[in-house]
Amino acid sequence: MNIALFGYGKMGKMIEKIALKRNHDIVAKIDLDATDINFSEIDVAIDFSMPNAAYGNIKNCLEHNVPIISGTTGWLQDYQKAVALCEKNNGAFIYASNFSLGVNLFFELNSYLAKLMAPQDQYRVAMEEIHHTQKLDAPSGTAITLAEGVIENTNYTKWKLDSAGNMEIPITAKRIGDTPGTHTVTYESEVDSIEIKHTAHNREGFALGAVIAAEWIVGKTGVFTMKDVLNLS
Ligand SMILES: NC(=O)C1=CN([C@@H]2O[C@H](COP(=O)(O)OP(=O)(O)OC[C@H]3O[C@@H](n4cnc5c(N)ncnc54)[C@H](OP(=O)(O)O)[C@@H]3O)[C@@H](O)[C@H]2O)C=CC1
Ligand SMILES: O=C(O)C1=N[C@H](C(=O)O)C[C@H](O)C1
Repeated sequence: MNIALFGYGKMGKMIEKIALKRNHDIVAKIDLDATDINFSEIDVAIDFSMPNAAYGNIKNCLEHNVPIISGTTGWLQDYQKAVALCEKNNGAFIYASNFSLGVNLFFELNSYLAKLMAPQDQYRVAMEEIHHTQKLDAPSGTAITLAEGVIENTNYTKWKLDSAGNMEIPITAKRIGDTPGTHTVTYESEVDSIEIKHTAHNREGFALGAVIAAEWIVGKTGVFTMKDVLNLS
């Protein structure tokens, strides 16, 4: 498969390594607003760029009929526009806040736990995410997806960074060293705590998931999620 990488930073480089091992070719590495991209040679594009660049990259690919996988976080105010554009162009598009198998299993566990906790109003939920100091957005996309999983299954209504009001989920974002990504969901009562935690040891899981999603989407049309790719529930 001929893959184009939009964003050739920490993730772009890790994806290149894994894609080459899986016998794919990297035909473009795009780090800025490039104008001379040869879309006709690209089978699928993978975007791990920056919050202010992701939507433009996705739009460019969809308008050139190139399937696009995006893992960039912090651009979700434009997500519905990307969905509409994909449908209009009969294209193919996946966004995931986290492409690792482990975190996608963790999302399922989080939803299941939220369902169990919904009637237990002696517990209050809180979330913490820890990432490296170069991360631009907070809270992480993964923490937002976890909060959405709780909101869908309980009476919580929204999430907030740091402090939160009644029926709001507080998310604490910490930036420490080179941390690849650690997410904790805690339910706390007067007498005990219940905690679930996912710790990424490196970026390989994110990158492998993105390449698997790219392999999966070629030949399909529509807007998909990692649940579709991994065949989860
Ligand atoms: N969904 C997931 O599983 C994961 C998501 N992420 C997300 O992926 C994104 C990238 O992460 P990471 O690789 O660590 O970040 P980096 O900062 O290491 O890399 C981002 C790259 O994007 C480049 N860039 C800037 N503008 C554009 C543009 N217009 N088009 C294409 N590329 C551009 C930057 O180039 P330059 O340096 O020259 O500005 C840089 O090389 C972040 O949003 C992060 O949150 C990260 C890990 C997993
Ligand atoms: O910026 C990162 O590094 C990561 N970003 C994603 C997020 O915002 O959730 C996924 C992962 O945690 C690493």
